[in-house]
Amino acid sequence: MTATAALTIDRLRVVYGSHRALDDVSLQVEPGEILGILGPNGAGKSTLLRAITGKLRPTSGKIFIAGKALFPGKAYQHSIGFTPQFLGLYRHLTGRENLAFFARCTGVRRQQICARVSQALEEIELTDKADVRVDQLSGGMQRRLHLAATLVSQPALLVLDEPTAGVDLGVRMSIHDLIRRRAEQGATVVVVTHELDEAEVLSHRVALLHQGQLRALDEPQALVHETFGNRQLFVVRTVHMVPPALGDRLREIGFRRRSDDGIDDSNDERNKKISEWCLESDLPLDKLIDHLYRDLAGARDAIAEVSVRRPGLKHVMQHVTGARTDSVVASESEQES
Ligand SMILES: Nc1ncnc2c1ncn2[C@@H]1O[C@H](COP(=O)(O)OP(=O)(O)OP(=O)(O)O)[C@@H](O)[C@H]1O
Repeated sequence: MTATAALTIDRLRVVYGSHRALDDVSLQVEPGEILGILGPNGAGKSTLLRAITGKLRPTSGKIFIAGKALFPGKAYQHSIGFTPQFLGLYRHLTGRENLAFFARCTGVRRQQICARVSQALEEIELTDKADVRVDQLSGGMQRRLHLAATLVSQPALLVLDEPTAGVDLGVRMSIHDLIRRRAEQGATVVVVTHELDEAEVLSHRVALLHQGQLRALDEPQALVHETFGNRQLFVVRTVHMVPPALGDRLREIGFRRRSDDGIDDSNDERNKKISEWCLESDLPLDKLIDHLYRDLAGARDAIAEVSVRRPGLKHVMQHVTGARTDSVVASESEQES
């Protein structure tokens, strides 16, 4: 345990009935750090956030905020800002009125409220819409305002539950900028997200939860490297009726087949079915292509596409949760095709 940690979670356990929602979770977050919390549904993410924000009494274990023990139920609104997943704004009030209300609730001094609200509106670039009722703002504007309701009290610890749920790329980027700026100013951010690409670009470190346990904790690129080393993910798409010589060659290299009813642009009915073959390997691409195509003669025409991609957090997550990487890679190419 470092004395300087903004947040320390020490052997936290939460049991609901006979179910362990969190099982001996320990981690620390430093001031100015953005920690992404990842995990499949039911992994224990919301339970962890509820414990950190003092809304839930853990079965055992302790939480320290800036070195001080957290007592569940005590009001921490000055030091902990929580943005829940679902919008909690008063729709019949304006953005300015909403922020002033949340500033008052979180203990901002009366004479500071006006300046804090203006500053928060400026930060989320909604100054020109400050006096528009919330129900007349777009979804993206409401999402930014929802986050500003937490930022207005300038808490040292920001706890965010899916802050970009349902927004377009532009709003997502501006919310990321907002979070990064607060972290650069010294705030500590704990953010739950289901978007693994988002976690990869936004978080300094990520914590992967699975079945209530902390399965991995590190910088995103370090986790990818620890899991995959120099291995990359190769996908070969072939016609469904794959010639035996090609099938043998793919298996010999180590590819696993995953069939589906993909569509290609050929008019030949027999070719309308596509098969996908996936491989995790540290072979360089040119070597793999050379090996794949060598002496294949006519069978090489059955190869529709060869692609390679770097593994990312989503592939690490699949390793951690026990799913096979090749099925993830294949389902990604389905989405792209
Ligand atoms: N109040 C409760 N009583 C009983 N069981 C609960 C309660 N809250 C959560 N659980 C269970 O604890 C486990 C963890 O739930 P939690 O909501 O923390 O997961 P999560 O990772 O946030 O999931 P999601 O991504 O679906 O929001 C789940 O199995 C859930 O059913």
